Amino acid sequence: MAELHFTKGHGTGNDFVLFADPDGAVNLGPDQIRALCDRHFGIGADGVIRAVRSKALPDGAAALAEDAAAEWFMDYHNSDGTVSEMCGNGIRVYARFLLENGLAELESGQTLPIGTRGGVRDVQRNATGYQVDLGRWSLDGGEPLVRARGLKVARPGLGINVGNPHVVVALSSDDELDSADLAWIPILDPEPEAGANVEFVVPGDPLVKDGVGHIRMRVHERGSGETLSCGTGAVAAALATRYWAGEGAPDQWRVEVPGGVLGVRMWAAEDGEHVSLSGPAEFSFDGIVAY
Ligand SMILES: N[C@@H](CCC[C@H](N)C(=O)O)C(=O)O
Repeated sequence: MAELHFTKGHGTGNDFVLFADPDGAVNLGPDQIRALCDRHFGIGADGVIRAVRSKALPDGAAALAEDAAAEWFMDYHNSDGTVSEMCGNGIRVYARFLLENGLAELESGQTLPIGTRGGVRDVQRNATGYQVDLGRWSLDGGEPLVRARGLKVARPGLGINVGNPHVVVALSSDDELDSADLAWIPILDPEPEAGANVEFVVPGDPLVKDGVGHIRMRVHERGSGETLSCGTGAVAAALATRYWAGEGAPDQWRVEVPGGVLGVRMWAAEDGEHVSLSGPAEFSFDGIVAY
């Protein structure tokens, strides 16, 4: 058995096992990922992030073609062993991991480009911790009907892609949000081929305060189940709520999740509207585990 030196980190309670494998020598299979993420028999996490050089893996070639400065690739795995294109909390924690391990540098005001399966994403430091530009987004995935255990009626969702797929569902009250049992996979009709992360959202009262939109959100993540937070989910929830609110809705949002608060901002870039996510990136402990 070999040893894996890891760091346990989280962004608003969305937790990850991170390890450095610069040359792509440690290829963990789904069973090993599940074992690391197991909260009873393993370290326990919502996902595993391998820090690997883009040039060391096939998926990294597209990242380097997009931006030659994307030296590092975020090889993200959900706790069930599947891979995802993107992780909004994960990439912020990953950036800090690279910086604090001396694998990358980030001067104040500069950006760190990171390769992902969803494209290259730029990370910056800001007042709340780390911010990532998730690039362009799209209304993608239609409006499937969503049923969740604990909710009396099925509701229409809104499909949004922010690098990975989401379906956002509006609920009417905090009580309704709290009564949803998200340990069970919500049923989508029709079911998206690649699955989806499903966010349930309640508007703040008032929805907009001092020009900032306020929402509360819970999530069932594809491949990880209910988590305390999902960064791309918070972004999708803010985008969906702005879409539903119509003209005049703000471009800045505060998203309250069970594990804390995330910030979302939409802004006009040369190639279309971009959306960014900001919030804390924390480390809990380091360790060594056999695999
Ligand atoms: N927690 C993440 C999203 C992780 C991937 C997701 N479960 C998927 O399969 O797309 C986030 O913070 O965005």
